[in-house]
Amino acid sequence: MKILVTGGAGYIGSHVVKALGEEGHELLVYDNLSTGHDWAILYGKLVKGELADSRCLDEAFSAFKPEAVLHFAASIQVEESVRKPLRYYRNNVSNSLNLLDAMERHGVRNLIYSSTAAVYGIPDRMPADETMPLNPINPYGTSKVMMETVLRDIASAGNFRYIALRYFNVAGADAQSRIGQAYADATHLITRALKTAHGEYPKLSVFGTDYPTADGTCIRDYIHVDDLADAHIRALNYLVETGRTEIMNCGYGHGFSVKEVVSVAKKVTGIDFPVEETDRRAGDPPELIADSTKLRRLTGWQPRHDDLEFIIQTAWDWELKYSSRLKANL
Ligand SMILES: NC(=O)c1ccc[n+]([C@@H]2O[C@H](COP(=O)([O-])OP(=O)(O)OC[C@H]3O[C@@H](n4cnc5c(N)ncnc54)[C@H](O)[C@@H]3O)[C@@H](O)[C@H]2O)c1
Ligand SMILES: O=c1ccn([C@@H]2O[C@H](COP(=O)(O)OP(=O)(O)O[C@H]3O[C@H](CO)[C@@H](O)[C@H](O)[C@H]3O)[C@@H](O)[C@H]2O)c(=O)[nH]1
Repeated sequence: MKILVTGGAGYIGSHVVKALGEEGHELLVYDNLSTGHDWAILYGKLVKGELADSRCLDEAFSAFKPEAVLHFAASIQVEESVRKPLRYYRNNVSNSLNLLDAMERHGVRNLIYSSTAAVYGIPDRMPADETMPLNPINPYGTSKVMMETVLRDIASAGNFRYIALRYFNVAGADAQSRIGQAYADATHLITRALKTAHGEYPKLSVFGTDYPTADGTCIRDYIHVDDLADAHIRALNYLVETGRTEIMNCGYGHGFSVKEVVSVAKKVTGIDFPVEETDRRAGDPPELIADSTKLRRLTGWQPRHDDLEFIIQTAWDWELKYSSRLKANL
């Protein structure tokens, strides 16, 4: 298929581009490189473009004529969204509407949308399944609920179908260390812990030790980015074969606390890096664990890397390779 991938130069998008490329699809990445990198695109071509720029979108759609769109481009940090909500509504809602307008103008009716566990807020039951109420507790999660609502309504109006994948916490890197998380300032727990082990930060903060969990720290369901990429391939096949709109959780169904992640990171790296316990970070729910029965049942998805040590090992291998590459370029 000819597939346009917004945000394909970013962390998750680049791993999905890798998986789609390996399957032989023809790819066009549309990315403004605000947090992504051109070197991360292992297959297909890049248009360096901004979602807010309808003319640039039109040119890309006219020239490439995609049959489907995978939409990763967004602003993604929970805590930043609490401080800068407008930025999140602008990029995740307004700019996504621009993309949907372009899809409509060019008659493209298949979409895979990157949603998130943050739509659930603080679920009253765990693991969370797709039928649970959406009560986001931060603007990032709200922006994704808003887009899910828009998608529901345009699919109901006809001639458009989509699959919204609600990712839980995505982690790890390409097994060959060609791509991985590469931000100027890391905020995700695993990357931040590994960069601390590597000496890039003096210590790792554990945000909150008074949550209602066994050790008082937040619990998340960490899914390896290549398992998530496989979920996209399967979801796209499902969408094209059945034409059915669906929403599916992506996670393993069990979680680890911040303290557990820190301890595995110390084991994998062999470095006893400094850790300090601090106040809670704004916008964090205590626990998020996926019920991904639906994804497994409808698409046949089976995780291959459900092992926190393996996830952190691939992230560590990537971290070492990426930082030495950065040093070599200096
Ligand atoms: N990382 C996670 O744990 C996680 C969890 C749940 C959902 N998600 C969702 O997955 C998607 C991808 O996240 P990621 O972790 O790969 O983030 P990322 O920042 O690495 O990737 C986002 C990409 O989109 C591009 N981009 C951003 N705004 C753009 C714009 N206006 N125009 C063009 N390009 C733009 C960036 O340059 C980047 O390449 C996002 O929609 C995010 O909300 C991520
Ligand atoms: O230096 C740090 C960084 C994080 N944490 C904690 O670790 C947990 C995980 O945080 P992080 O890795 O930043 O991920 P989340 O805030 O859970 O958000 C991620 O996972 C969500 C889905 O659950 C996605 O929607 C978001 O885009 C993605 O950033 C949270 O309890 C944080 O408070 C720390 O204690 N110290």
